[in-house]
Amino acid sequence: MEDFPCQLIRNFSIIAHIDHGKSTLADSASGQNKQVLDKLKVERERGITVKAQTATMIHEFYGQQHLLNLIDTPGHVDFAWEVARSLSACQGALLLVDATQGVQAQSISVFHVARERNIKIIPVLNKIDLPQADPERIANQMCSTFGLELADVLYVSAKTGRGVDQVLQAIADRIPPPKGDASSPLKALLFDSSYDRYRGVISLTSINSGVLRKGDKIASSHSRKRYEVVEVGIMHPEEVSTELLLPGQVGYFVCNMKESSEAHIGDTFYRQGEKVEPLEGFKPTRAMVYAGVFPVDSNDFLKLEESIKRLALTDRSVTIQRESSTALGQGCRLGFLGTLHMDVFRQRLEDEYDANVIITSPTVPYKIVYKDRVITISNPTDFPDVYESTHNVIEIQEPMVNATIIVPQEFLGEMMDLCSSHRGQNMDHRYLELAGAAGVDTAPRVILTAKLPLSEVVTDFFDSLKHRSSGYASFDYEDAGYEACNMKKMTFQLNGKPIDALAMIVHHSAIHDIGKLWAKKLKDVIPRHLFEVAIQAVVGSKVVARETISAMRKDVTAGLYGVSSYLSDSQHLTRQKEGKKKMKRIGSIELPQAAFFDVLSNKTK
Ligand SMILES: Nc1nc2c(ncn2[C@@H]2O[C@H](COP(=O)(O)OP(=O)(O)OP(=O)(O)O)[C@@H](O)[C@H]2O)c(=O)[nH]1
Repeated sequence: MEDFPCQLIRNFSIIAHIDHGKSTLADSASGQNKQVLDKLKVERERGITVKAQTATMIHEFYGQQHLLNLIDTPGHVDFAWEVARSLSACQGALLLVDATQGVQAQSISVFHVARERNIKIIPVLNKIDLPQADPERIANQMCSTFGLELADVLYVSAKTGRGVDQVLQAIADRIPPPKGDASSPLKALLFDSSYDRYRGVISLTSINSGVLRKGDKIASSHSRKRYEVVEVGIMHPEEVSTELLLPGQVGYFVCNMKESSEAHIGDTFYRQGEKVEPLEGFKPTRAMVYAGVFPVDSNDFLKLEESIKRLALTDRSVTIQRESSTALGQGCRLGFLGTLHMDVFRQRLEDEYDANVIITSPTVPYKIVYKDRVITISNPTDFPDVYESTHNVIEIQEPMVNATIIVPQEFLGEMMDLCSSHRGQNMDHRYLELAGAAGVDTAPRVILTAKLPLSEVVTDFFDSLKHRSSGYASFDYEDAGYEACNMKKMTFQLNGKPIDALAMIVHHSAIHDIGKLWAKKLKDVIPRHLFEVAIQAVVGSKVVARETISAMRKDVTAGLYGVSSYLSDSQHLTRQKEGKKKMKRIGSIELPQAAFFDVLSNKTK
């Protein structure tokens, strides 16, 4: 590593809209032909990158070996925080745009994240091998959207490798080397971490100044805890240990850190006895979507909790709290960055930990403004039942987002309609390119902006957006603070007994529709009993929807119970026990746990 002083190092990221080819370009630049950078199974299956991965490559320019550190970034809106975090270790970024699709909603949002960090941006057009690619037009579009120079645009096919050498050359020529002084005290920024069963926490670091060596005694600025470095190295792209890491270099270190919580993202490590001014850290992640996660079989709670904790070690943006529900037993309340993040986490739990889970409907955090205080709640159970005139509640506020939708002109009406039906405000639109510039065959595209309640975005918004634009719309959003709202808590009762796990917060205009929909869903999954079962959707003290399951006739059960006489006593007992484990009792009504799974995973639609 001593052969690579700062001026021979380039730290860069690739930023792009989802599917524009980041991982493919990363693989082809690092000389790999399979997707090594996308390591998680769910990422391979869904073709998305969830967790930023780091890889170091060695390339020769001007007769000298250079160290290129690529920090891969995820492309989805939910993971904007990961993008910002990855960029903090970079001096430049390749802004990749698909030459068949053009600038999309996330191209714009990731561009802004990079601009804010003031790093060098290299515009790259990808997929020029495809017959439908229109590089010239898209290059113009990119330059006018981002205020870049046409002469700076590079044209590549990450798939065939065409143009990739020019990209590497541009990285060497245009991105400034990191600054850093080897003789100054050590400042190592921790920007990511992972967990290894045998070695404990593995910290990804970028060395700001000083030298990090194996055997060094270091300390955390955040916790003041002391550690000894047992291993340092680079990601090549798997871990390769080295003797040391120099300023500007990006790599990993292992110290005697046992708990992942000790690896505080954004922390600065220094040499013991050489305390330094810590580097600017990161804004902590804010969970925006919460849901309860319960085991399908309530006996599996401890195992589930353990799996969730382990998984959260590789995904630090998830928040975890224990939660218990009379209907679903023990579980955890998890906070996610968005709904895709939630789905990915759930799928990883199932794939990697073989967990069978029930996830409650997602809730956004609401602010309850009392006369003398404001509290934020993330569980519908904590939402006041009635708040007008009681409880001293002044108002309820909900999180808002500024949404950007890019869509061919012909779908503009559909998209405006979609936004209005999701309580959109301040709608505005403009054309992405000048009239005529798009050519005869290509419909001009429009950028539609609107302010939407986050709670509307976390439900079926994205699916409807794709559906109603025949898949052409791209969508992104950013935080837009809180606004007063008229939300109500809706609960569902079976013969008067509430099912806590199904409580939800609903906009007053949607109360009847949602009440009806869910009462119907419940009717479909609740087995008949010997007595009538009333399903009621309740808001405050008002029943807003009702379904009834009529009683089962006595003689129908006679045959059923008759079966038991063929079983031995012990067989009978085990069967009963097995059955009981999976049943939940709401008052005198027995409900299979699986019914919750069906209702909450929309299996009943
Ligand atoms: N024809 C062609 N296909 C490409 C090229 N680059 C990428 N692709 C394909 O485009 C799809 C998306 O590429 P990825 O590299 O997975 O995209 P990504 O940007 O990493 O996606 P996320 O990480 O999920 O945001 C894959 O099917 C690639 O094979 C290219 O230059 N030409």
